Amino acid sequence: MKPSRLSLRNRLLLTVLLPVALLLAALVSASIVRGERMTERAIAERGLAIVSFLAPAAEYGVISGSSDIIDNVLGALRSQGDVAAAVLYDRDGGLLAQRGEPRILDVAQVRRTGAAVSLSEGLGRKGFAAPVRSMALVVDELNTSPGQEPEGVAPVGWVYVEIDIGGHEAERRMAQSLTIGMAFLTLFITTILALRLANSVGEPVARLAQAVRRMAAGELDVQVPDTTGGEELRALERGFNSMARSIANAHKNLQSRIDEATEQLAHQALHDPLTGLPNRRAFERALEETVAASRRAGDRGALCFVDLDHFKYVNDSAGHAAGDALLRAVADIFRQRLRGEDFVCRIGGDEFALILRGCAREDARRVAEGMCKAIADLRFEWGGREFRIGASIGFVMIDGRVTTVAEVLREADHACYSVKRDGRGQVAEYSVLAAGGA
Ligand SMILES: Nc1nc2c(ncn2[C@@H]2O[C@H](COP(=O)(O)OP(=O)(O)OP(=O)(O)O)[C@@H](O)[C@H]2O)c(=O)[nH]1
Repeated sequence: MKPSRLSLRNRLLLTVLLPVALLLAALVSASIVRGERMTERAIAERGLAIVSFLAPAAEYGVISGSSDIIDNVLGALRSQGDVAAAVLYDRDGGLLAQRGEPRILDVAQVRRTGAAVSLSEGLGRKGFAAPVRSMALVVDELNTSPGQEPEGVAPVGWVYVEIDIGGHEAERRMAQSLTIGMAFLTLFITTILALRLANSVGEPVARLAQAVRRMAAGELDVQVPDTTGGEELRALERGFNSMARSIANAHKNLQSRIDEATEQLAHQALHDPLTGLPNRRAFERALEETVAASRRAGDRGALCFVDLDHFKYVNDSAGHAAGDALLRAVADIFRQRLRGEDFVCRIGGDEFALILRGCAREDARRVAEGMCKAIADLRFEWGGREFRIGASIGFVMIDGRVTTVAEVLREADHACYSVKRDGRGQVAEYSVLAAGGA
């Protein structure tokens, strides 16, 4: 089905109001047409009844020519308020008596009538005529039954009556106005009820649709008021609110787990899982920053390479787990002895690097020697045995003399190598001369 562009509220209004409006229009039209017909028929029946009553009543007066009788007959019409005019003719069409002023009288037409008939209509009136016959002649000569027109017997006169149809028309118009008024009242009440229905259903549904759109756009804490009149819609609103709360909570939990996992990953990416110290990647970044700072602002610092001595022996004789524990113990020594601004990391195997920031050559040597002694003094116990190791430390000053990270690394490595070569367990600074001689 094609989706409608109209809102649910407007569709509900249309569904209720359109059929009602069409039905009322049809009812009003039918009622008006029927009212007109009934009025016409009522006027015709009344006019014909009056002339049918008048003709036999006037028979004797017409035949006798008695003006008293004729006046009496016409006088009987006084009580008929809608009879505007009445005229009595003799057999030759001569005027016998008249009451009121006829407006649409056509005498020739009246004289042609052989039975009670309705004639022309106009100027707010309708004319009726009936022949006056001698009942004695009719019964004797034609033997007609009552009510049957004795066509072969010549009338002895005619009666003509004009009915004022204004009153009947006014009544009809009044009835029409009433019908139209009732129709409008019905439409008005239906519109109010339809509006209430459309609002009570359409507005909550529109609010729900809007809330769903906001949720789809990422606004998860959206809620709708659950105070709608209808029980079913209220259940729907409560269901939506509880579903939205569940989704928001699930999203919050998921987000905090993602944040936790991201933090862990970020930590793992820059830390050594065994000792918890920063790893080689973190070291490279830190060294780049230190070298750049010395280049830029002349900051002084030192890089120390530490390679443990005879570590392999511990591994080989007490096992890898012992080696791991020893590496952790060495890491603790570094942590305890270094200042907050310094940096220590495990760059791999039994090798560590220290970046000492803002320190002079003598300070660097002192710190390195202190580390060397602390590691040499370490009594590592494992499996009831005690192990002693040492550390060979080579250092290089970062003081603007060397300008690249690669150069600093190479020189520190060279210094450490020279210590290993010269018997281990000592501290040596990189020397250009010694390196040249190596
Ligand atoms: N337990 C343990 N051993 C490691 C780890 N990484 C490297 N190793 C071992 O550390 C040792 C390092 O080798 P070397 O530096 O030659 O050993 P060393 O006995 O210290 O030798 P020197 O430096 O010449 O004194 C090797 O046996 C590696 O297998 C680790 O994460 N855990």
